[in-house]
Parts: sequence; structure tokens; C-alpha cells
Amino acid sequence: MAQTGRAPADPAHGGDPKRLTILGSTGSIGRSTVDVIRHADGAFAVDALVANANIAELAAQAKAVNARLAVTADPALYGPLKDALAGSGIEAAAGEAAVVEAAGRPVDMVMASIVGAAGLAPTLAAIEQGTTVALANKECLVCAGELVIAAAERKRIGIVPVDSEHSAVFQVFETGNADAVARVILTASGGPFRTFSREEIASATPEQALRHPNWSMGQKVTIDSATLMNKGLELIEAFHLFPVDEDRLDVLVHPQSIVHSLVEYRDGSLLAQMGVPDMRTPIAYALSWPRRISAPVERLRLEEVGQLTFEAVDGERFPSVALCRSALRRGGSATTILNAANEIAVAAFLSGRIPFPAITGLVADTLERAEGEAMLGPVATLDEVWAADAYGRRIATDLAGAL
Ligand SMILES: NC(=O)C1=CN([C@@H]2O[C@H](COP(=O)(O)OP(=O)(O)OC[C@H]3O[C@@H](n4cnc5c(N)ncnc54)[C@H](OP(=O)(O)O)[C@@H]3O)[C@@H](O)[C@H]2O)C=CC1
Ligand SMILES: CC(=O)[C@@H](O)[C@H](O)COP(=O)(O)O
Ligand SMILES: [Mn+2]
Repeated sequence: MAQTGRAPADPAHGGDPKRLTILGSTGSIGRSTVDVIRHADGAFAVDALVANANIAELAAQAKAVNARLAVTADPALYGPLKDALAGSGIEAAAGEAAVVEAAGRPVDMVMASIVGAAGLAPTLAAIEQGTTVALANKECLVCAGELVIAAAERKRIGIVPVDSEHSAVFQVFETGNADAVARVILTASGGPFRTFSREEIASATPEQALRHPNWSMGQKVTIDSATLMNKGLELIEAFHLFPVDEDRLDVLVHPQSIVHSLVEYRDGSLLAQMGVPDMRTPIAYALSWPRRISAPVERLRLEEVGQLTFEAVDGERFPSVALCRSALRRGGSATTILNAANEIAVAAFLSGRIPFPAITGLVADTLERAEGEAMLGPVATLDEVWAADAYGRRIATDLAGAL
């Protein structure tokens, strides 16, 4: 974890408001971030908001938080965005280059919450500018973890995890005692199909898969939770964020999503972070790190929760965690290709083109094909990352078409 970043301004102690840009402001994480900011009594000032298709929400948010700039990635939506902002004094911009430019404007922190590999270039632009990043977009570490972390270390900036499990680990990881860490244990809800038989999983519909038992999230991460690919992606994310080897990273199913993850030390202590399943807690922590602000969330009442239960992952019904682990061991382009294939497979499932188990199947088959075609190897540059990403998307699209 790059932890050399400067501490943020501390409004609670008389500092200026902390200047923020939100990438993916109209999504689930983006909206929760706006909510946290609006409850923070002027502790934050918003510079830019970036989104894609939801122009009405983007413009409404920009006005509500008094942003300076609102950007849509879709150039065709520049006119509607400009119209929606007319008279507000807020600047409008559109297109991929405008997104990257917005991410690179000087601010104190960028919330990186675009979904998928589309978030990689803007996140890197923020890092290159020397801005501390609050990272929700796990795909950018799966796709290009070495490059992202190397850039953060070169620029000596902090990457503060937002993903609930990684925020939990970040909160209980004793950096001075890294050598004493025996295991990092990521908890998984098990998703909506935790108790389903193989046969029931085989006929699962998008509607069922989008019904997450505990969390309200965007579609892509919700499907990832249902396949448990999310936990595999998070294993790779944790590998890049924390100084632990792959063999000290574990996953434990915890259906209540109250314990958000744990660190086990060699003296036998297990330190866990708990809270209600509401992303506004890890978001508030990331925005205010290394301090804490209040967040508009329910208090956790353990007497009402009653029981916390834990079980092992069933690798037979949910092979994606093992698949991600083996791609992580392989390293280089393997995880880039895995991520790209998964993005294609999730979209294919959501549009009814492939059955649920084929999501993980497509990712596995794409990696097997990559192995056979000698496409697995180191990725040293961003061009190599994009080449591997394009390859993974092409093969997965072909394989999905043949199903
Ligand atoms: N939701 C959650 O609770 C959690 C999410 N995460 C991670 O956070 C990230 C975001 O997830 P989530 O908020 O659920 O996703 P959503 O689908 O809800 O939101 C995605 C956001 O990204 C924007 N976006 C999509 N494509 C582009 C693009 N090409 N350029 C610019 N903006 C784009 C969308 O804009 P628009 O809506 O305008 O089209 C939207 O603002 C994911 O990586 C996810 O894995 C991690 C932990 C928890
Ligand atoms: C809220 C969050 O961090 C998600 O990534 C969450 O982990 C999804 O739940 P699963 O544990 O079901 O994957
Ligand atoms: Mn998570």
C-alpha cells in the first residue's frame, strides 16, 4: 500500500475544506459519496464530477454540491449536459479526454468510482497529478495493479481503499507490524445463491442475481458478488494494496456482512472491523483519512444482529475465487485478461445471451485460450495492458457468441 501521501486537510481542526473530484458520481458509490459530503458541514469542496449517461443526475449533483465542472464521458451528451447546467455557472465538458483531464485537475483527493477498466486512465491521471486517491474501482487494480501501485509509489501518494473489505483491512492492518501478519481474511456474503444447489444456480436469472442479500450496489459488482468473482477480484485487489503474499490471503463466507474483513497476527489475535452494510462508512473513512468524520449511517446494534456466522467457500459451486487466485499467481496479463473477459461475460449474462454459470466458464475459457496462444506474460506498459485487455474482450466476445 502506498502510504506516503500527505494527510488530508483537517476541517475539524480548522483547516480549509478538502477539495474533491468524484469519478463516477452518478453511480452507487458516487451517490453515497455525495451524500457523505452533504452531511459533512462544509468539510469538503467539490471541484469536478464525472459520469457517463445519467445527465439529469449529474447536473442535479453538480448544482447540489456547487461543483466547478461536470463531465460526461459521452461526447454526444455534451449538449444536454450544457443545457441542464445553463445559468448555474458550472462548466460542462464531454468525451474521454475531458474525463482524464478532469481527473488530473489539482485537488486534495479523487474518489475513483467509475465501474470497470474504464476507470483506469482517469485514476492514473489523478495519481500522475500527485493526488491522493480514494479507490473504489477495484477493476483498475485487477487490470493493471503493478502499474497503478508503481505510479502511486513514484508520485509518493496514498491510495486509500474504499471497497468495504479493503477499508476494513486498512483500518486494522498494523503497518509497523506487517511482518507479524499471518493472514488477511476477506469476508464474502456468499451472494444470493449461497444456499442454491448447482442445478438452481444453472438456471439463475439476472433478476435473481441482482438481488444481493445485504448490499445495494451497481449492477456489475452485484453480479460479481453472485458468482463470487467479486471476492476473487478483491483477492487480487488486496494483493496490490497490502504487503502480503498471495498465500496469506484468504476468503471466508460471512452471510451477515457485518464483519467486513479481518487481519490475523502471528500471536493468534484476529482484528476485525465491523459495521452495518452501508458503503457510507468506508467512504467517510477514506475521505477523512487519517481522521474520522461522522457519517449518515445506522449504528450497528449487535444485540439486534444476534448471530454472526462463518463458513468456507464452496469451490465446487463457486469456482471463480480459485480462478482469480490462479490468475494472480500467474501474474502479468493473466489478471488483465481475466478482468476484461469478466466484464464481457457479465454484460452478456445481463442481456440474456449466456446462462449464469457461463460467466465464470467464459472467463476460464478465455484464460485457457490465452495460455494456448502464448498471450500470458508480463505487462510493463499501459499499451501492453490495453493490448491484453482488448485481447480478453475479443476472445470472450467470440466465445460468448458461440454459446
Ligand atoms: N456499489 C458498491 O457498493 C461498491 C462498488 N465498488 C466498486 O466501485 C465501482 C463503482 O461501482 P458502482 O458505484 O456500484 O457502479 P455503478 O454502476 O452504480 O456506477 C458506475 C459509475 O461509473 C460511471 N461510468 C460508467 N462508465 C463510465 C465511463 N466510461 N466514463 C466515465 N464514467 C463512467 C457511471 O455513469 P452513469 O451512471 O452516468 O452512466 C456511474 O457514475 C466498481 O468498480 C465496483 O466494483 C466497490 C465496493 C462496493
Ligand atoms: C460493499 C462491497 O464492498 C462489495 O464489494 C461487497 O463486498 C459485495 O458483497 P459480497 O461479499 O457478496 O461480494
Ligand atoms: Mn467489496
